[in-house]
Order: sequence, then structure tokens, then C-alpha cells
Amino acid sequence: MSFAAVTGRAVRWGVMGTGTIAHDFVKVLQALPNCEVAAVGSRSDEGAARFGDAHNISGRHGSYESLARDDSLDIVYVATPSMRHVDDSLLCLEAGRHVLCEKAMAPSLQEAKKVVDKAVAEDRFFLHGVWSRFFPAMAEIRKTLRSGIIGDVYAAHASFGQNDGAGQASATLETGIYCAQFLQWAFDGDAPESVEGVSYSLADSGLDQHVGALLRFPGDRIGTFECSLRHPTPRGATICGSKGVLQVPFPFWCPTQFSVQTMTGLGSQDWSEPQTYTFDLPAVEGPFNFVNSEGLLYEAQAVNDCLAQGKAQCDQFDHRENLAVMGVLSEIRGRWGGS
Ligand SMILES: NC(=O)C1=CN([C@@H]2O[C@H](COP(=O)(O)OP(=O)(O)OC[C@H]3O[C@@H](n4cnc5c(N)ncnc54)[C@H](OP(=O)(O)O)[C@@H]3O)[C@@H](O)[C@H]2O)C=CC1
Ligand SMILES: O=C1OC[C@@H](O)[C@H](O)[C@H]1O
Repeated sequence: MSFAAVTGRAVRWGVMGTGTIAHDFVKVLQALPNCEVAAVGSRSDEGAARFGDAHNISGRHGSYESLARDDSLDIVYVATPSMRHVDDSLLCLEAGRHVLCEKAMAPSLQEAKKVVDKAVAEDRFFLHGVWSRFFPAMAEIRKTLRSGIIGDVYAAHASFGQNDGAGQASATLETGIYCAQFLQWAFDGDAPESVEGVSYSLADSGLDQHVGALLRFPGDRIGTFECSLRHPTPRGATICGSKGVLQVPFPFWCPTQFSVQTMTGLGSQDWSEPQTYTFDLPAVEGPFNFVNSEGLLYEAQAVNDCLAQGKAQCDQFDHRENLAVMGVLSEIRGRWGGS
């Protein structure tokens, strides 16, 4: 049942921050039934007015505090830069709002726990906005793995490098997070037993710009990833089983396609033609700043559904899985004292 069917009104969203992803997310919210972008919050009146005019949003707040305190809102989408996410999420939760916070929600496991604990204590919904989890292709990947077509899954790899942002943000937190959550998905939600190896390069600012990580999962399974803000990589992911391989091409973190190839015989010399599965993106009018941003709609719809059902977390990325991913990132960043 939709939120409107339960409450008789639309979900009222507030948007905190007026940058590139806020633009894309507002477009999908405005394409959904039974929800309304009721207010925007900026650090300045001018910022709120500019974004409000551009997106036809009537509620405007010239400070984040004022947005958080707006009791007419059900939920706030925190779309500020990553280093603000803990404080901005806490501000909203303390004011009684539900929260969807953009990635990365925190720089460490300890800080992530503070936010999740606060959400639980305040009985508020909280989601770390790892939007990958809501794509139909991800659900189909899970189904395909469980069908056994590629046999027992022993390895997974993900790579996300782009040549933008080095020195200004942490590669582990900006792009590595998508890799770490993908490995968890490939291994059916399991957390790694250990981070066995980390190789890294730091920018002059002290922030990690390129990281390679080797993770050991229970049952002798191995996950690897590479993330970078210094150079591009293929930005695909691979899952390997005893009978074959599942590949997710660029952009694996917001996928609309994957393929499966099986192998048998002496020296694996018999293989099937790859079977490709494709998924349409929802029809949402752009333009968008980021690839496949139309797919933010899946995440937004899931949040609306959770609010309608009175759920405090999303099954696709619940607090347990979120904190496990944050634990991996935290441990990796701990290797150079990143905080
Ligand atoms: N899910 C996804 O696909 C994507 C997620 N992201 C994530 O979203 C978050 C925001 O990214 P993005 O929209 O690209 O960032 P932008 O820099 O484009 O926008 C951030 C906004 O936050 C506000 N802000 C508050 N403090 C600062 C500050 N010190 N410096 C700059 N802006 C500030 C500004 O709004 P105002 O001035 O109105 O207060 C600004 O417009 C990041 O955490 C990023 O990782 C980013 C891209 C894609
Ligand atoms: O979250 C993101 O951050 C980096 C972008 O390049 C990417 O497309 C986006 O999804």
C-alpha cells in the first residue's frame, strides 16, 4: 500500500543541499506519484531561492537547521558533501525527520554507528543512499546466483576508478563504497572475515586517491576491488563460480545489464555463449548530471514504500549490511590512519 493510501496524503520530502545530485534526485522524486518535494534547504537564502525556482519547490530554507526543523516534512534527503553527512543526518534525526543520506554516510564505522544508533533511538527511518541496491538488475543477479547456474561462488571483483576528485575526497568513500557493497551482494550478504591486504596511494591532501583491497569471506571465498579518483578503470564487476562467470559491465553500480557464461569440459574448453540480461531504466525526463540517474527512482520508491509500511530500514540495505560495509571501508582507511 502506498503512503498516500495509508495516510491520505503524499510523502513530504525536504532536500538538503543544492548541488548536482540534489538536482538529479529531485527530478525522480517529482516523477513519482504520491510524493512531493515540499522544501529545499541551502546554506543561503539565495541558494534556496535559486534551487526552489529551478525545481518549482515552494518551501525554502536559508539554513540546514531551519529545513531540519520544518515539521511539515516527513523526510530529508541529505545531499551535502560527504564530510558533512554525519552532522547533517544527526541534525535531521534529532529534529524528528526521517533521513535518506547520500553516500558516503560517514568517514568511519564509529561515526556511522552514531547515526544509525540515533535513528534507532529516535525511532526514525534511516537509509544510507547506496542506490545500487534498488536496481532490478541487482535483484536479478541475486536470483541468478542463487539458481546455481554459475555454481558455487568463490570470487568477486569490482573496479571503480574515475579521473575526478583526487585529493578532494577519499576514493574509498566515494567509489570504493560501491565496490564493497557489490562484493557483499555477490556473497549473499555475508561480511568478510578479514581485510587481508590493502595497497594505497595518498594525495598531497592526505586523502586516498587510489586503493586496491583484498578481502577474505567465510567459506574460502575471495573478494577484490580497486577504486580511484585519479584514473579511470573499466568500472565493471565480475562474479566467479565453479561453473561460470557473471559479468556486470559499466556502470556496475547502477546496472542495466549483466551476462552469464558457463564453462565445462577438459581445460574448460566448452563454454556457452554469454546470456545477456537487460533492463530498461524508468522513464524520467532529464537532463541528469550522472549516468543512469533515472534509476534513483527505484531507491526513492523503496523509501516511500518503507514510510508507508512504517519500516525504519530498507531490506535491500539494512543497518546490518550497511554497518558491515562501513566496517570494511573503515578498516581499509585505518591502514593509513584515515578518519
Ligand atoms: N548517488 C549518486 O549517484 C551520487 C552521489 N553523490 C554524493 O552526493 C553528495 C553530494 O555530491 P554533489 O551533489 O556532487 O556535490 P555538490 O558539490 O555538487 O553539491 C553539494 C551541495 O552541498 C552544499 N554544501 C554544504 N557545504 C558545502 C561545502 N563546504 N562545499 C560545497 N558545497 C557545500 C551546497 O549546497 P548549498 O550551497 O545550497 O548549501 C552544494 O550545492 C556526495 O556525498 C557524493 O558522494 C554525488 C554524485 C552522485
Ligand atoms: O556516486 C557517484 O559518485 C561518483 C559518480 O561518478 C558516480 O556516477 C556516482 O554515482
